[in-house]
Amino acid sequence: MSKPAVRAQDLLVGYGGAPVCAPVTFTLGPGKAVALVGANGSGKSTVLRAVIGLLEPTSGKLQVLGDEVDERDVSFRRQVASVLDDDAYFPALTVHEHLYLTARGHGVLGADALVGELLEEFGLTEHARSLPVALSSGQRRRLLLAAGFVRPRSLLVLDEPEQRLDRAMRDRLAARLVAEKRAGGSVLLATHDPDLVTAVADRAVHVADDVTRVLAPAEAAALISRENP
Ligand SMILES: Nc1ncnc2c1ncn2[C@@H]1O[C@H](COP(=O)(O)OP(=O)(O)OP(=O)(O)O)[C@@H](O)[C@H]1O
Repeated sequence: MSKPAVRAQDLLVGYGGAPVCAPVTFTLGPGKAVALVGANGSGKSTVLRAVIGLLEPTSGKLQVLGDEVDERDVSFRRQVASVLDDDAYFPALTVHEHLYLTARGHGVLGADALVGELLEEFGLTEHARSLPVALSSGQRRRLLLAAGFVRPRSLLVLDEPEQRLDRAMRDRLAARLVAEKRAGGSVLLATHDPDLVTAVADRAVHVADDVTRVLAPAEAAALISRENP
């Protein structure tokens, strides 16, 4: 049987030894999606940073694809693709160059065809030769998401992927993530979008100060809607 994509047990994360939220416990299996939900500043991104190896956990257990997290390991980086930061693009590369370089850097064969498909899917074909500075903020967001999907992966980690996407693109993203799961990939996302939780997540984790709880997607979606009336 395949190993869980993520296994977090009493995982405590924070900065300078001070935790930002209560300990987190969840398991993300192959072909499944877990959504981290919670208020601004509750600690969702910090949990994601620990999962992709940008932050050492304060305490607890964390395994990704059955191993300790080591982002310096090329095999880790070829199995774990993430889209976290808003400005993680090369300002002097065009949209096409950014995607092509990312694909080739991660050893993707047939990068040209894949880049062409993603440009189409993310509505960027006519901007393929544009620099990021010439894109709208939503188009730059699409570029960053496409750069996640151009990478090889069995785990995809996304921080609020819905940000600045219009409704049609959000729906397309949800469909893409469902297809990702169907193909056996795992998805860990932090989100404030109840529709994305309902469409994609198999389970949600409510990240908070006092206690973190595992919720059904419908409960999590209702909680987000209550927090953002
Ligand atoms: N580099 C950092 N150093 C110190 N504290 C930080 C750092 N980054 C974030 N924090 C703090 O950690 C807490 C959790 O932040 P985090 O970004 O994980 O929240 P979040 O749940 O992702 O929030 P949002 O929904 O607003 O994106 C916040 O109080 C934030 O101020």
